[in-house]
Amino acid sequence: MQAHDQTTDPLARERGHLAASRSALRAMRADAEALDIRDVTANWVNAAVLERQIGERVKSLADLAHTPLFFGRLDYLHAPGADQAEGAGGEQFYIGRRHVHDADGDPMVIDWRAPVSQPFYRASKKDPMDIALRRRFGYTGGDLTAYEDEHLSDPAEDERASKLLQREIERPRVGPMRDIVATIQPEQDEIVRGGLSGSVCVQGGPGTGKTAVGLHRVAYLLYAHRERLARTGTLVIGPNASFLHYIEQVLPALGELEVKQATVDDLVAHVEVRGTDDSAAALVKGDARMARVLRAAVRSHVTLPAEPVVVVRGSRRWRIPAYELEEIVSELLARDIRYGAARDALPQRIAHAVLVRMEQAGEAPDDRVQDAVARNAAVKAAVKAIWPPVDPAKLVLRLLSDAEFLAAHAEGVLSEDEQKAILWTKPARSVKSAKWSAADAVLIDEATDLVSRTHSLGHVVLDEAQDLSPMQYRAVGRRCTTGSATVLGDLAQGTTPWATRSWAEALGHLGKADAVVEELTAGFRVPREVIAYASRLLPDIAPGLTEVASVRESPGSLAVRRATKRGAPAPDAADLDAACLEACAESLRQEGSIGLIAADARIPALAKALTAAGITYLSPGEETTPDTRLTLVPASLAKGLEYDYVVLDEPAAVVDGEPDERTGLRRLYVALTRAVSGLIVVHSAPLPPQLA
Ligand SMILES: Nc1ncnc2c1ncn2[C@@H]1O[C@H](COP(=O)(O)OP(=O)(O)OP(=O)(O)O)[C@@H](O)[C@H]1O
Repeated sequence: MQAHDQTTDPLARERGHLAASRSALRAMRADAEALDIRDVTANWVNAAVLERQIGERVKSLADLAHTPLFFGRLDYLHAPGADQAEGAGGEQFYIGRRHVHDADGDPMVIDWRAPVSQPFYRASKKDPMDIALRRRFGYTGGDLTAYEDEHLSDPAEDERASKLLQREIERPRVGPMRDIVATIQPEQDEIVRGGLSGSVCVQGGPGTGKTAVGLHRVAYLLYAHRERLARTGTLVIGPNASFLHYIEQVLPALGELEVKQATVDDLVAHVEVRGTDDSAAALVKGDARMARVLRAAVRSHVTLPAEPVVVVRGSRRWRIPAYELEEIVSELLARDIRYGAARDALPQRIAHAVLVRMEQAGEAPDDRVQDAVARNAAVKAAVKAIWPPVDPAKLVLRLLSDAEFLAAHAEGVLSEDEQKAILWTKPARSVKSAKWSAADAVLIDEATDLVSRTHSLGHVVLDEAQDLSPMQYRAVGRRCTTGSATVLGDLAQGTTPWATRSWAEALGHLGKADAVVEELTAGFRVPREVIAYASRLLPDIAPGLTEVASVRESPGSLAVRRATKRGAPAPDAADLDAACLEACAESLRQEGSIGLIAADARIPALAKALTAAGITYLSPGEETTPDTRLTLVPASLAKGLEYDYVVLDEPAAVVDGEPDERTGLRRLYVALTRAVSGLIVVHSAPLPPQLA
């Protein structure tokens, strides 16, 4: 390798800074590892907590060989104010994934989330934000090999597209999703750095970076509000386990190890789900009106008292007449607190009424007497009769099994047909033996919350939100009542019968009607030709939505092939399989991951064909390796995922796999928009007219 002169060659100087930063990071790690906690901790609990914290700090200080320590540099015209710099004096800053300082505590790398880093993402020629120079670094493997400068405050320099940015976007995808911290775009950054107090909803077409933005937003919020969120917690919600697996590396790569991830089904797993609903039943069960039915059913357990309560203490009897008990109960009902909280409050209310009588009789009872009265057997018995405990699962079981009970609470809320649709044909005998569906579990969750308040987190990110039912939105909403939410979705990709029609409505169900709706329209995944082809479906699946403007040219990225033997009038199934295999083999000659996407019903046949041809393949969520780069993807699991090359099998079958045409076309739209570099569509049946 040619020796670089550290003083005159800028690249050599930057490499010098990289080497120095790395050794500073090593020193920080060594310091953390060497911390002796024996003297500072008073007991073993403190020691265990501290040890865990130190362990995490050591982990977060790991120098990952393939993630560059810094990716940018900002030279300010003037030293930024103290509020901006957060202790980082000076005018030149290296921007990276984490903060690194030298032995004197002077910063060598600034965290990308610090205020002083913000111009790296937002500054432009139009608004240079006091930046003289923005430098982006290019890496090959772990080596710093290139840089690119923008003199933002120099009027003579033209604005031009960044080649490094282009290169980053076009890098082949292998393995799980990675962070985009070096190339967050200004409109994305505005969402990432939005305040913690407000909720935001992002509508964006395929590949506009919604998932990436949501994950970086969590990382940002954890940085800016570390203490508060450490206490209250953060959660990322995704559509299924394979999707969560695909995104699970991003936050750890950004140094955030504590964020929980779950599907909506995980959140409401009060019972074992073993059953399914037909779509008529699922539609009603997911409708927000079910919340009213459940509320009425829960509250119906309260019986207004007909008998007085008589408390005997020593030689005296204290009598609270029925009408006074009724006043107490009515007041509790009107206060609209949780059923369980009111039940807990009732004994004290009755005891209070007894105490008032004692005082009127000249006694001077204190709090202990009130507590004792509240625990008195007569009071307990009255509470049990008036306000009995409610088991949420048993309540839902009864609603779905007992037509009369359902009718009593759904009267005027659900039509007779709707009630019939959700009643079980074979009533279940117990919570354990019932064949609960996913929608039932959500109902139980709603009932659980009516009985006692659900714990609220500090921030929730909800991805692929467009597929949630109103009742599911409510379930997510009660997990952030005192926190905020980031809702990500695309109305055109909604494939459930209850898919979101408008964000305003969905945000209402979530309890975040005041959330700001933002739109992302620049596409970072799908090449221009491919997105244009897929967008032909938009007028039918989501009229009025803006077509994604791809930043990726990739000419020749789309091929549409009819599977047919030369000379044969019409192709058969074997031809289709053969054409798919050929397209897969062709894609495998390229670098990167390959997804063979097909209607769910076609998966077994294709699996067999792949095996017969000796091509190994993975299921969604399994990590690609250099040896096995092909994933066989059922269309129903394709959402949110991406592959460098996609082979799409028989579009007509994808459409036919859904109960109605619009949902079918939406499923097809999802499948058509998974490719980063190339898409080959293979068909034997005629294509949907929009694509023909
Ligand atoms: N600013 C960026 N710089 C580099 N890559 C980006 C940027 N924004 C997004 N990407 C990349 O584009 C791809 C698509 O991003 P992402 O999956 O977040 O999109 P999405 O809007 O959630 O898509 P979908 O609607 O299909 O789920 C990912 O590979 C992501 O890393």
